[in-house]
Amino acid sequence: MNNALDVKVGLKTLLVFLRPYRRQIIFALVALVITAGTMLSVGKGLQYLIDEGLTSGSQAGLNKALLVFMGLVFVLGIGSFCRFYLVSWIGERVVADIRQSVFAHLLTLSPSFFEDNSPSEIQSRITADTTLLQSVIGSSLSIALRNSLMLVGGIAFLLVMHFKLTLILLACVPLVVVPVIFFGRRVRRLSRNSQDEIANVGQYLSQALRHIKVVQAFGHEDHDVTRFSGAVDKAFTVSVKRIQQRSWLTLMVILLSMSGIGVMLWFGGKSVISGEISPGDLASFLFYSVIVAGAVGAVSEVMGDLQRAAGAAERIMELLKAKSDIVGGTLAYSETTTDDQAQREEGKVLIEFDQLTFCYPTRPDRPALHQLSFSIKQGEMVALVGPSGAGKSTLFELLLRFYNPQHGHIRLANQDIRQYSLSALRQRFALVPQETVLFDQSVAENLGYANREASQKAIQQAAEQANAHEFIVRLDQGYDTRLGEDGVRLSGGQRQRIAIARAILKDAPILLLDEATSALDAESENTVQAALEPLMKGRTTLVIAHRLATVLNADRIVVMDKGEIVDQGTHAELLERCALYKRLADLQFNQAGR
Ligand SMILES: Nc1ncnc2c1ncn2[C@@H]1O[C@H](COP(=O)(O)OP(=O)(O)OP(=O)(O)O)[C@@H](O)[C@H]1O
Repeated sequence: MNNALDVKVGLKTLLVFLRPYRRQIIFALVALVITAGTMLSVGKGLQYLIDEGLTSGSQAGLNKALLVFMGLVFVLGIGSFCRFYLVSWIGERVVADIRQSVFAHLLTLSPSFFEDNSPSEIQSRITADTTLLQSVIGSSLSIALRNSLMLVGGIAFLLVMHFKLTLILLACVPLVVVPVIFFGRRVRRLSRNSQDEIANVGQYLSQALRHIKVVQAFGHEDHDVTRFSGAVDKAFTVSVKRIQQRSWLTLMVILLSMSGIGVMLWFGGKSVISGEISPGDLASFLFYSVIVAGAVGAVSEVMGDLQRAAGAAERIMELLKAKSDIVGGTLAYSETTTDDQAQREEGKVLIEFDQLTFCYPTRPDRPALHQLSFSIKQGEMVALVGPSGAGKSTLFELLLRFYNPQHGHIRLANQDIRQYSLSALRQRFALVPQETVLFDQSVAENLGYANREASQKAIQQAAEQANAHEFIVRLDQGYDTRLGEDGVRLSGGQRQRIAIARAILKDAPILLLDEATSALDAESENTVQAALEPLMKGRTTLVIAHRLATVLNADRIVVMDKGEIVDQGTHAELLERCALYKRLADLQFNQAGR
């Protein structure tokens, strides 16, 4: 994509977000024009002060000149206050709006989007790119506008005051500005590199600290220290290069600008001596020269920022424009409740998988499910059994519409699930996942995740049913105990019981249980099993059975392998006729008996 297009797209994005704050922008612009104008008038004030006050030797003139000067300074102060406040406010507000809408949009995207785009990359777009935008809207843009005004105004004043001297000055400007821009660009590029290096160091650090137990268990400390030192040294080397360029830049700026002023003083001084201009004229001429030079420097300095911000805005736009490949239908939950009531009768088909074929987007040539068909009746408890990778969890993901199948249909209460709105569909399921995800919030908030409206009492009841209440009240602050990041303070079995309590609170008609027993000992297994029983009562349940003990209670067992159904029936039937099932059962029961 070329640069011009970047800028256009970026600006378009910004305009959308700036539009609601038109009023503030107009006020900010007025303040900006007033401050730039006042700043320019200060030069004239200076001239007045010198010529009317100092040179003329009149005390009254001096008083008046000082009064005018102070008046200008006062207006400049108030104007700058308003401009700074408004412009920074707009920057912060717009960026807050962008962050909110990007986050809200991201949450609507399907999981496959996050497989193609890494969450850490997206996170950096939301934080780093928006911070850049904030600094541009909240400062660089206003610097650019203010200095452009001062540049034009300053040159106009200079031309009126002394045409010839101004032409000499303008001829000198490139001599100062070109080297400054050249070094400035290098400094900026190097400071970007140095930021990248620091980000790498930060990433390394957080990874090592987050997985401290693994680092220590494998005795990796020395190796990590060496690698970390390497990363830190690399960041240092890049920084030194930046510092060198920066030092050159400072030298250049001082040498060139001061020499320029010297030359001007010489030419101007000659004109004062010959009586062509007054000392006040010379002072204000110098003042405007400095303003013009400063404005050129400032504008060229922020041009790079503006371009980078356009790139940042474009990357944010990309996120906002990303479309989810999962689009919900229009059927709402209430519209289907009549169907649902009809379905309530036990024995009617509730869920139907019809010739389902599905490949994950990242593996388009390897079907995770292949022409799979079976159905589940209202109130039935169906167990899915099969070796790892058979496609059991994939079925859950398709049911919840995290992905669309390439072929075939899934019907729920006689309707293709694509007909339902996503929220109506997902409301029907309560999922107890293999890995319980806990947020860094209190236990009560973690439980209430399933149902934001749930009262404290309902939360406690659910915890009691899930056999979780007992361990929760033993925590430091009971239900108010904060679970650390990833819920590190809870054991595997405890986490699972939290997940079950969540499912109870969700109170959905269909249960999806992805059993996780590998982390549990026999006792916790029993507690978890006991917690599940009240949950399953009266609901249609689809359970991925890693341990076949659950299967014994199932109405039907579906045996899967390599994305296909191998057989289905009861435990006894399958033991007799299904070799794969028999092998799995033998493995587990023999192991259990050992
Ligand atoms: N997000 C994904 N992207 C690509 N391939 C995936 C993804 N998730 C699962 N797979 C692949 O799809 C196949 C089916 O996986 P699935 O998780 O459904 O198996 P499973 O029967 O639930 O296994 P397990 O019992 O180990 O949980 C596997 O080959 C797996 O590697």
